[in-house]
Amino acid sequence: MTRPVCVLVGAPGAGKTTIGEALAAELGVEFRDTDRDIERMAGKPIPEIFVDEGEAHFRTLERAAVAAALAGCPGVLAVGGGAVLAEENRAALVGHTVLYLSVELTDALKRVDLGVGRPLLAVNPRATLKYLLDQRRPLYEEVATATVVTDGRTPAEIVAGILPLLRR
Ligand SMILES: Nc1ncnc2c1ncn2[C@@H]1O[C@H](COP(=O)(O)OP(=O)(O)OP(=O)(O)O)[C@@H](O)[C@H]1O
Ligand SMILES: O=C(O)C1=C[C@@H](O)[C@@H](O)[C@H](O)C1
Ligand SMILES: [Mg+2]
Repeated sequence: MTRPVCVLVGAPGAGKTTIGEALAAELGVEFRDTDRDIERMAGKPIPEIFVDEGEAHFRTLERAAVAAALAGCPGVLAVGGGAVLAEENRAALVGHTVLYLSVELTDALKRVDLGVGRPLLAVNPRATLKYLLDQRRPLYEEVATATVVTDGRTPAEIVAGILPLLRR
């Protein structure tokens, strides 16, 4: 069993993929993203999984992907924005170094590009994103061992802020 150096959680647009890739490069370790694992497993992009099989099926694939990645990723792991909704995933994160990349509505909206490629944000991205942020903030805080504010900060600044958290 190989544990991740850290696990990144946060809402769509928080920068999990962007920061995860940059952080992994800085540390010289692999980067893994459960969204990509699911797409590989399913053989199609996430929006197509939502359309063809529905969100419940996606969440089933996601629980399997989170469990597999937590046991087999020696690097930086990003989990999907909605992974914390499942009690099973929250329980699986206990004991790991979990960084909550926090973002508020204004910056998140700028980053998600009107929801393109994000099935949950396809209709009315502003209202949906506000709902998701309000619903999930307590769940991200519950699983996190540290919170990293991303609003108004560049990816390089965020990575520089994370490095000391990992040296403890
Ligand atoms: N700190 C930042 N400042 C400005 N732009 C950013 C920042 N972090 C990420 N971005 C940009 O925001 C967009 C979304 O970032 P990213 O895909 O990394 O988010 P995510 O958390 O992985 O989202 P999802 O949950 O949908 O996978 C990308 O275009 C990225 O370049
Ligand atoms: O916020 C969410 O529920 C999601 C976020 C993405 O990372 C993907 O996991 C998928 O689009 C669902
Ligand atoms: Mg991502």
